Amino acid sequence: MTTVVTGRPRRSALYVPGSNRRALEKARALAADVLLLDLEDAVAPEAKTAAREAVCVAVPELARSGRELVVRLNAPGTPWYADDLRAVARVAPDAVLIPKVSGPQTVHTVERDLETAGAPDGTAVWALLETPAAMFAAREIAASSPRLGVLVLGTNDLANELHAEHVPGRAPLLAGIGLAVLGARAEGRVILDGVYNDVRDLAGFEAECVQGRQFGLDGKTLIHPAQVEPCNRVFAPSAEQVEHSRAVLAAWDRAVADGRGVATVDGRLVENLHAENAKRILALAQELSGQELSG
Ligand SMILES: CC(C)(COP(=O)(O)OP(=O)(O)OC[C@H]1O[C@@H](n2cnc3c(N)ncnc32)[C@H](O)[C@@H]1OP(=O)(O)O)[C@@H](O)C(=O)NCCC(=O)NCCSC(=O)C[C@H](O)C(=O)O
Ligand SMILES: [Mg+2]
Repeated sequence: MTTVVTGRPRRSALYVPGSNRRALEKARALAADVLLLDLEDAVAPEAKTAAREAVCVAVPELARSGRELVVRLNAPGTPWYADDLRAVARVAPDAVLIPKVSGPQTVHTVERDLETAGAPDGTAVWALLETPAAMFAAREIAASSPRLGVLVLGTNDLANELHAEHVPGRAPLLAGIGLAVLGARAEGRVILDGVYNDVRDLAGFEAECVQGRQFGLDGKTLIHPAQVEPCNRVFAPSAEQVEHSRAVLAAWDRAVADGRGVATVDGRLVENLHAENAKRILALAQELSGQELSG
């Protein structure tokens, strides 16, 4: 399988610390496609219980906004995991994001625990890939379960485990990112990029969004409200892309009607794969324009 069903847009996925009341309130008005309500690394150990309670109150309130709501739990094996899972299963966000997933077994554990806790079947499991082992196991993780929704890159932990430095262009991380994208796409999964840590450097952030899009990632995870607008812009199809995609589809339809297997647009070859890609871009553009009209 090589194509990905577009589904809901996931251009931007903002981490919102569960322990930060102001950020939870502010998130209501932010235009991120996905809110990742965080119980893990953004929350200090002594604040875990209060953060869990605050997130369980916030989920039903934020659900009214129509955004995709995901709660990042503490990982299986930590002292907080069981309580996080039981509490979050009751409020039924769209998905739970599991940190430090390095193989399919962790997905199976969480899946079983969600069922035991009575979570609705619709609660998906998202996997955070942030270890060297996870990059090598990306395809197995992507194929681990029908409940597995989205793969998310954790480039901070990955850099840390690699003893790598954060540098413009991310050369030390590109092998891992490439493996993860290959694994995700081989199984037709959506995959989101890691975070950009300097919240004041919006030019550097935008350059990294463009790099992620060029790699084929569907969107990016974010840590600050200022990153939402540039991220949504970069990961949305541009007007030129939409126009070109329409031309590709029109040329392809004419070729099919004439019994030909190839066409050209502006002198460039168009085959079935280009038509499929054009359909994906137009479906995403359509989804976003519908969202903007109804929002
Ligand atoms: C990075 C921050 C600590 C900066 O916070 P702050 O100094 O408060 O920023 P500002 O004063 O500029 O904030 C302006 C207003 O925006 C609100 N705000 C800030 N961040 C968020 C947010 N994430 N969601 C919602 N609202 C937010 C502030 O409250 C201000 O509001 P107002 O008072 O009305 O002006 C902070 O941004 C932050 O904590 N970000 C999240 C950090 C985080 O989630 N880290 C963990 C995940 S990243 C990761 O590591 C992924 C993976 O695991 C890996 O390994 O790579
Ligand atoms: Mg991490």
